[in-house]
Amino acid sequence: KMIALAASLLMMGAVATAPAASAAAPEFVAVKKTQFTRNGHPYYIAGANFWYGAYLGANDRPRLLKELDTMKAMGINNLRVLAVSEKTDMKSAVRPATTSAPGKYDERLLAGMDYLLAEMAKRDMTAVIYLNNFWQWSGGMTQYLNWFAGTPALDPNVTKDYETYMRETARFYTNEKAQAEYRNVIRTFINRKNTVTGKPYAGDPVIMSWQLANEPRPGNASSTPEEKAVYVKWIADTAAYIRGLDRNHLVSTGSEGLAGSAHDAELFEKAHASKDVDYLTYHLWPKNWGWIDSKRVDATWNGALEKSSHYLNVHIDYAKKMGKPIVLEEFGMDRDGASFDIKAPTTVRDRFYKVVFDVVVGRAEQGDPIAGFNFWAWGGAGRAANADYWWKEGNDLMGDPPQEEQGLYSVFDTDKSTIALIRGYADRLHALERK
Ligand SMILES: O=C1NC[C@H](CO)[C@@H](O)[C@@H]1O
Repeated sequence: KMIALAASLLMMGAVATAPAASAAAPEFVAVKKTQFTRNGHPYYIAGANFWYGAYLGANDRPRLLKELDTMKAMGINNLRVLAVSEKTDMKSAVRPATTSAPGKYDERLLAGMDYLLAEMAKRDMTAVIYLNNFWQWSGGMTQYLNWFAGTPALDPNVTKDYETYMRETARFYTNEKAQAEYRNVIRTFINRKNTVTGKPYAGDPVIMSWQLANEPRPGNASSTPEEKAVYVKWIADTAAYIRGLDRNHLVSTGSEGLAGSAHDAELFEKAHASKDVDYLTYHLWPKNWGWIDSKRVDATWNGALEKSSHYLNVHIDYAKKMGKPIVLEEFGMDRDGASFDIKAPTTVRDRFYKVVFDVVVGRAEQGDPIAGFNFWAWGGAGRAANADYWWKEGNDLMGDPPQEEQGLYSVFDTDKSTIALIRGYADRLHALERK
């Protein structure tokens, strides 16, 4: 009888629906049309790349707290961090690694992520966590193939052959044993309970998005239609797998945009069409892509500016067409004269950052689907230890991973002009959240 009565009350609409989430507990970042929302407001990303955040959470907590406070003071509200690294023989990879062998995870480094997330939550920051790496500096997909296909982990810093590296690394997507271990890592993270806060990761709003990998590519620039189809399927299957484990958090790919999609716009759109991919990502690297020569800025700046402006805008137009938000989650420029020296000026970097921010923040203010940025990358108090600027185990970690000179793209805590630039534009994005 009670059931019948309840049903009739429900039918009559007399029963109140569940109360809205309380304002006190932060809500999960969600997507509403082409915007992020959080706590009932639009949400914008004024973010940093901080790949080594969990490493500091395990090995240098005093420095971590200082870095988080400095970034918070700059208006940074989001950090893009590496989840795991894989043990490898490759010289240019970070050590120690989280995964020493398939299924063997270093609990201390996993607890480093717990601490990082706990401290980020205290500062009302959110995390984008990437679960693998197309590149070699954390072991990544090439190391999975070394484990399961027996092929050598190819370090492009040694082979100097990126085309072969990219074509071979894309075999990861179809190697069943590698995919099984990758899903073990995904499940280990998503089902983990934070040992600092006691919160299950899957129920913690400090996490904004699970990201399939850092810069996953379909292969190299001459990827075949078959390789492109494999890539699209891997994204859709993995995103669906994550969604099946965790319906609270967003899912993203970590794509660079066209540069990471064999310059094939149709591929970029297909790769992000899955209903389980909640927003688009893109990255902008004028120096890496040969658009600017840092030793001949006068001769190459205009060409780089033209290409960068187009790249910045065309991806926002793709997002508009696809009806999903997009985040520029990586961009960077080296120090003047291609110097790695922390004392070198950052005139060109600051000029480039301003170009990026004027497009990203300007179009966000116009209501376009660009949801913000993460600059690459926060170096903070980290300092290069060696005269040749290469990283060795035990040296400070900083924005530049071990495959690059320590000081290449890092923004240090002494880079006052760049920090001021970031803070000014972060404030403009946060002003949009109050609407
Ligand atoms: O994800 C990345 N994108 C570009 C960075 C700087 O070259 C690089 O360090 C990293 O692999």
